[in-house]
Amino acid sequence: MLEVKNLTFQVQENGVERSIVENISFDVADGEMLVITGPNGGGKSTLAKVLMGIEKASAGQIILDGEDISNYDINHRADAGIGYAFQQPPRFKGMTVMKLLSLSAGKELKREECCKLLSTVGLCANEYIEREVDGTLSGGEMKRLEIATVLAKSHKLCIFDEPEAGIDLWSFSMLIEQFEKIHKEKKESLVLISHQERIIQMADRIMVIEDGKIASIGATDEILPQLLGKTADSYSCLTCR
Ligand SMILES: Nc1ncnc2c1ncn2[C@@H]1O[C@H](COP(=O)(O)OP(=O)(O)OP(=O)(O)O)[C@@H](O)[C@H]1O
Repeated sequence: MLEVKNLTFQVQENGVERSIVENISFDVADGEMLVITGPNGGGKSTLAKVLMGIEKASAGQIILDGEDISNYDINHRADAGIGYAFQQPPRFKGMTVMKLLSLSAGKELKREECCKLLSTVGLCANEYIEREVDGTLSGGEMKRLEIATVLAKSHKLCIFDEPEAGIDLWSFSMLIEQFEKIHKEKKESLVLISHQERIIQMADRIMVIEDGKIASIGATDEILPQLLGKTADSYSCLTCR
């Protein structure tokens, strides 16, 4: 379903090129759940943004269901079947929750459909449906709404960047149920960036990104014990070791 070949993303820093993501290759099978984890600043969100076309790859290839989407922009990749939930969701002043959900679904949603979506992420529909997606929503409310926008439509591949961040325990349990449901149905592939053990252990495979590269990738029962056994020292700055 998704094939990523030699993906690199570089930035210019003081006239020198720095690789944030370096020569990364992996694939995601139909219906598979891949969890990407690893130390802060390792390059996980950047990799996700490059997959979604928010950042442009410096090199490499992205193939979705046999279609080379490497040169597609973000809209074109969304049309090709990728859904994406930001680590820090953007706000849209002047737009209501109902309008945002309809835009995300790609069709005018009925009030009951919006209510259903909102309740899957633990938001009480009556309280939120007419609200503006602006700075008056809390970080956790925004995060849950963002996840609802991805759930509003079916995709070939959904990418969720730290879906757990800022979410209360009750909503977190509902979220886990949603991921389990998607995973069980096997209709969509999932790439979840997470530091949360409960999410990581749901994965079919885990990919650890460290310093812009794949530190390890493999089945969950192989990689998770390694992660749990890692000490803070083993994550320390490479140049300080
Ligand atoms: N456009 C950019 N220009 C310069 N540096 C960047 C750019 N984008 C990302 N970085 C840097 O690249 C590194 C990787 O960032 P990224 O957000 O991808 O890490 P992450 O693994 O998602 O971290 P976290 O777990 O903290 O969310 C960081 O040091 C970040 O500051």
